[in-house]
This record gives sequence, C-alpha cells and structure tokens, in this order.
Amino acid sequence: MPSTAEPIIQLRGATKRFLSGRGDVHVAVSDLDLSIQPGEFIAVVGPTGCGKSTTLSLVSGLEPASDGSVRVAGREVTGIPDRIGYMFQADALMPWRTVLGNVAAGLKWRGDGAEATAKALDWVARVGLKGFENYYPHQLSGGMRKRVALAQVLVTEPHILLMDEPFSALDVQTRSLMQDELLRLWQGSGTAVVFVTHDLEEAITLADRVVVMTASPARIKDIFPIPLARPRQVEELRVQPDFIELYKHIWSCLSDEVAIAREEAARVG
Ligand SMILES: Nc1ncnc2c1ncn2[C@@H]1O[C@H](COP(=O)(O)OP(=O)(O)OP(=O)(O)O)[C@@H](O)[C@H]1O
Repeated sequence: MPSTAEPIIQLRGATKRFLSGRGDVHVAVSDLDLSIQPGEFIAVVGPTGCGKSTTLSLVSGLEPASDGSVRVAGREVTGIPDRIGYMFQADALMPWRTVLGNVAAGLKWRGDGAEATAKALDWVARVGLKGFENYYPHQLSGGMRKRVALAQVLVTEPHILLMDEPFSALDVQTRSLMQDELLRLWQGSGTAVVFVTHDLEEAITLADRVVVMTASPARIKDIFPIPLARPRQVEELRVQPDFIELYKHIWSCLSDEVAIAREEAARVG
C-alpha cells in the first residue's frame, strides 16, 4: 500500500504541447498534478488518443514538459532518470539472442558482466521459464515472450516501472495469467508502477489507485483508490461484488470522456 514517504514521481501542472503536422500547436496533456509514492501501483485510463502515453513519456524523460514540473526521486526530469524501466505493447526482445541473453543484456551493457548471467538466470526462473534459457524468441508463445520482457526489465531492479498497454495484444486467458504474474513479482518489490491501459477491469484488478483522464487534451478528471485486499487473484477478484461496484462507479466517470472522444473523432472524420 502507498506509504507517506517522499513521492518517487511528482507532476505539478505538467503540460505537453506538440506541433501538429499542419503546424498548429496541439495540447496533448494539460496541467497534470499527481504524486506517486515508492512501491505504489497506479493505473491510468482514458479515451483513445487522450494523452496517456505522453504522460509516461514525460516521466521517462523521453519528452520534456512544455510547462510545469516533472520530478523523479526528488529531481527535475531532464533526461532519462536512473532506475526506470519501460514496457510497451510490443516487446523489445532481440531475435538473435536467447532468453537468457535477452534478460542479461541490459545488465551487461551497464558493465555488470560477471553478475549479469547469474541474475538473469534467477529472473528467468522467477518468471517461470526455467528450462527455456537457451530458446530464441521465435520459439516462444506470446505469453512466454511477455515473461521474458518482464524479466528483462525487472532484472535491472527499477525503482519505477512504466507500462504502456503491455498485455493488450495477448488473448484473454494469457492476459489474466500475466496480470497475476505481474502482481506476484511486483508485490513487496518497492517498485512504483504506472500502468496505462484501455481496460478498466485490468486497471482495477492491478492498481492501488486508478487515474481517469479526460478526452483530449488530457487532464486528470478523478483519482479512485482501490481498497481491494492483496494479494489478489485476478479471476476471483472480478466476480466479487465490491469489484463490480468499483467498476460501475469508475465507469460512470470514464464513460462520459469516452463519449466525448467518440463525438470528437466522428466530427473530425
Ligand atoms: N511526438 C508527437 N508529435 C506530435 N503529436 C504527438 C506526439 N506524440 C503524441 N502526439 C499527439 O498527442 C496526443 C496524445 O497521444 P498519446 O499517444 O499520448 O495518447 P494515448 O492516450 O496514449 O493514445 P492511445 O489510447 O491511442 O494509446 C495525440 O493526439 C497524438 O497524436
């Protein structure tokens, strides 16, 4: 659960403007205020194209804020901060490396050569892939590839893990398995997770708090604490009455924004 320590991530009035292809200024996210504690699991939901990924880019330093402040571990973000991991919808596995080689690569680049293989072996086992160390990515199922991607990022012991719809390309059952796996690996790790998803069920299942963003330009509309006990079992959780109540409550907030975004998309054509 969230502690009262210094926030690991702090957005204050964070705004991002882009120049559109036509040369107009497009406000992607506007005036975001959000503090995230070490070890906290935050899910971010909002309509398609509202600015969720841009929010992650501000935290990761991939994009500088146009206005306002973005701080990580107490420091203004001016480049990619230390101890930050990123996981996207498409995994970043190197096809020419084995499972073990992929998991060890990040540590080896950082110069931890001697320890890299030992740590990677440990993480391959922790994500349930013992025995598959010498397989190549093309020999693995989608779920197994995700496990490798998780090990690849967790082996670096990030203080912050940014996840941009990491499981959305998986079939429903594999997705649930990966959600359980992520919770098991995250629990007690001290890593703060910011998890972007279109799927409100997924958001509630995983998070300590769910942030609902407005239709573009994205602002924070509301933040909902998720007081469901941990450890959580994904499939069991979703049939519980308190889960269903939370879903209805948050959906009543989110659905207005989804409707606005649809109308806007229809208007623009
Ligand atoms: N580098 C960029 N240059 C110009 N415009 C951009 C850039 N990155 C994002 N945008 C625009 O900012 C807006 C928000 O994009 P973003 O990808 O953050 O939304 P999203 O909520 O993550 O989308 P989705 O739900 O489809 O994943 C979009 O209109 C997008 O076209």
